[in-house]
Amino acid sequence: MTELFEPTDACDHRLLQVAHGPLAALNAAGLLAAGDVRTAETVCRLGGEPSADVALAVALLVRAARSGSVSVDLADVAELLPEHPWPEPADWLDAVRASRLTGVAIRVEHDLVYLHRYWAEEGAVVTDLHERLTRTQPVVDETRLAAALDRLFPDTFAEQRAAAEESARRWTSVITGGPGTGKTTTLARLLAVLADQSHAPLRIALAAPTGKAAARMSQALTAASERRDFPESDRGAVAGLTASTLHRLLGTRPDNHSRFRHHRGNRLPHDVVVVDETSMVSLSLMTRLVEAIRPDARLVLLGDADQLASVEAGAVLHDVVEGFRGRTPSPVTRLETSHRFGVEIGRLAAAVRNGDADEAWRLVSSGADSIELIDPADTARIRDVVMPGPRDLRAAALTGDQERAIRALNGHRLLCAHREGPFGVRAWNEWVEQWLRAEEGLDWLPARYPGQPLIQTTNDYGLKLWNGDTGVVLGGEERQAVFDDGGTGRVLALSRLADVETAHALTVHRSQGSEFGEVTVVLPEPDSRLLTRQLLYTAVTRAVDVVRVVGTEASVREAVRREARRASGLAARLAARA
Ligand SMILES: Nc1ncnc2c1ncn2[C@@H]1O[C@H](COP(=O)(O)OP(=O)(O)OP(=O)(O)O)[C@@H](O)[C@H]1O
Repeated sequence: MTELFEPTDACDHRLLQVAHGPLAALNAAGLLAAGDVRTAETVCRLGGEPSADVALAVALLVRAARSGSVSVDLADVAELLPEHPWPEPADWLDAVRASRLTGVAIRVEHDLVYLHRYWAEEGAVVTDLHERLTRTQPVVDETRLAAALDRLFPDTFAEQRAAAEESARRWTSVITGGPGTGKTTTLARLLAVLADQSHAPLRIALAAPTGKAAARMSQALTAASERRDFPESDRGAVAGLTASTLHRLLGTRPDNHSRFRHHRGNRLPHDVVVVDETSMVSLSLMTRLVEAIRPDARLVLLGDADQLASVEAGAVLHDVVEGFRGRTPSPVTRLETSHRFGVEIGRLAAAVRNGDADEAWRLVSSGADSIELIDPADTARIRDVVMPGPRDLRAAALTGDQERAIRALNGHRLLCAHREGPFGVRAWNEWVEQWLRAEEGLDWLPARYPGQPLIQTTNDYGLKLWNGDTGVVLGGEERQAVFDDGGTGRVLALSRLADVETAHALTVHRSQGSEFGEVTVVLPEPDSRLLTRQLLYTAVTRAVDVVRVVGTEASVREAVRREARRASGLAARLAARA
């Protein structure tokens, strides 16, 4: 696997322009970016640290944070570039331990090396969660609890009932499960159980890491409480609840991006705080959240621990699930049964999740109705499967049929690992537009054209349009687009849309939290750093009816084999406190 960058030319900003010193060789090899080297050199100079090996460790820490890890295991570093003459790991760790920087700028814990900030954040999460788990747990009215569970969880909801019961008994609980396993269903009914236990109206906060995930959480919760088998008498517990982003809940501050209005000295007023899509929450944000919750308020974390982790450093949900694995009783419950997609996609998702490459390959290549393997060289087949969606979008947009446009938008999506390159989003967007032009005999398409799918790339609080929201450009003189709002769509003038991109293809990262009738996932070459088990799992589980994999046997097997491991000591530190 390549973990190295490839300079575009001699002026690439990642290359040191004045290359000297022992770290220069690793910059030239594409392992350390210029910024990693300069930061390490500055830290060592300011801290009076002369050791080149310590400087190397600091540079690797800066690099690790860029790629999502909160710490570095010096014993694993040689894998990054086997031909490099690395220091002997035990001696290297001793040198770091003895460094003047250790205890100030860097830290060592469980044989992992950290930048001080991440070490402190990880420690704070461990301490806060440990305290929440070991203090006297909430008093439960057993008779009422049994009656509420019986009322809200009929026979076919046994798995979800067990999860809700565990949650009801604790200040902190984690409910993890793949798509459609009933996390929202459990939450809606759990909130009714908690309301039933409380003498006063509960103050409930619902939050998610992104605006789009928050909007989806609100819609899904309303839908779950409107199911016919949700007891009429319990609906009041959920009625009117809406979710916000975690940043909004904690209270953003104009003077500081990483601190919030609510913190240890000014806790949130809520009795219950629920976080959805927790896999996307970074370590820093989780630290700020856990410290801001009253010790006697409930915290419920929902999410799929097997999905891709946050864009920023940390893989908190995964680590919390791992860290509490051996604990009994455990605050973590896993929902296993999917109520959404077909048996085959469910089996494929499980094989990928479990790292069973033989079974995953067997299923991908089995010719099952809901799973198709496409040879990357078979452009004709790719075009056949990809183009019905864009054609449908264009026809709907040109006739002004907004509902059909939204349906088409969610009907199929092309997913890629990369943004750039032959397997990337940009290239595939261009392919689709080229095919559209060819079909319609057009020489060119304007920057905005009817049927063009759009994705919002920032949170626009004025328009109430969230990063990840999707829409379609409509035909007609008005120059408008309709955005998916979970209902019949919201129409907005194109002139108001500042931060949108074409979305025939999306990165798998961006597709998190969304689902489509059909998904075509383009796998990169086996040596791509982005080709991981979590990537394939996330892509496969976006599909409800059909998943198509454009790739080779080598890519499929490599994806399943390679776990996106983020170095972090959170799981070990939690387990050590258990
Ligand atoms: N026990 C059950 N029996 C039958 N249907 C169920 C059950 N639990 C959930 N469902 C249905 O399965 C679908 C998925 O449930 P839900 O939305 O709660 O899952 P989820 O885990 O929150 O999904 P995701 O996170 O992927 O949105 C919903 O249509 C829901 O009504």
